[in-house]
Amino acid sequence: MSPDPFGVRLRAAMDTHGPLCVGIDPHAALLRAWGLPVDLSGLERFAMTCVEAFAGRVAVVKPQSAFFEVFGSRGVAVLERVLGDLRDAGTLTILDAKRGDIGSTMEAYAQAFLSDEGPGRADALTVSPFLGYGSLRPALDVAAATGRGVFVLALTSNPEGPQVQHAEANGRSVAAAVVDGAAADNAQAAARGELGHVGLVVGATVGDAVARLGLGLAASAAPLLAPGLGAQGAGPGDLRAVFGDAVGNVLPNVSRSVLSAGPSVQALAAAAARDAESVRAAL
Ligand SMILES: O=c1ccn([C@@H]2O[C@H](COP(=O)(O)O)[C@@H](O)[C@H]2O)c(=O)[nH]1
Repeated sequence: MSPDPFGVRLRAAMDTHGPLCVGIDPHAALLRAWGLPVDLSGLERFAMTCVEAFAGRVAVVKPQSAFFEVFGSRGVAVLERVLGDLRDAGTLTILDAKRGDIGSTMEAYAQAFLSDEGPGRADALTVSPFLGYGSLRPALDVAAATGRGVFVLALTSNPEGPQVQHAEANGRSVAAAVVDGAAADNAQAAARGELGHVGLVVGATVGDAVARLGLGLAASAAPLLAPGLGAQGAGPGDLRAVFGDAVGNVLPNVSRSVLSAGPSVQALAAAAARDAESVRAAL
């Protein structure tokens, strides 16, 4: 039996747990703050504590690949265990690895992270469109076929993003062209009134850029992963102004601000529950 499409599974998880994605970002500073060594054993303890705290309690968990890769192949093995344990618990995952390459190489990334056999498979993968939206086609197609999703960088939360993402070609900003691509791929889901399998990353820190660039976020039916809350300065109160009529499709992400509540499992779970409630109230 084929799985429900990613957008349907994501909407159900957001309705059940509140629209919040919690990151697993094992920064060296957080390992130290938790009293853990900055080595493979510390990484493993940190990551498994997060799994215990968040599995079954939040809509989505987003491991940040970089903090596992920094420990080499054994760090990547910990990441694969995190993804497997969350999958077994029925908690959706977004692997934040921001892959992007020419189409023939993208095919291998799609098999690694979005196929049913992929060792690093997650429910969704972050991807970079700056080799051209069309270069992502293998990932978009494998995701659609396996009931998984992708989140394409559109307006990132960092201050350097506008230099590239606001730039115009043929009277359209780069970000608007990315949104147009997602809207075309999500057209069938949009017609059914569902979220599509092609999400977008739009930072909660981008101010009035969504309105100023005329991005048709609501019409794109794209789930909108919104990093930038907490450590990067945005708050739940910013979401309505940033996202306007697309606010119902927003999945805010918090990483450091929740993780700093550790190492107690109960304190981590309580911090995530508090943030889920604040964003639910704000949206
Ligand atoms: O535009 C983007 C895209 C991705 N991220 C990632 O989200 C988290 C944010 O962590 P905080 O600790 O809540 O700041 C992190 O993994 C980033 O790599 C982003 O911040 N902005």
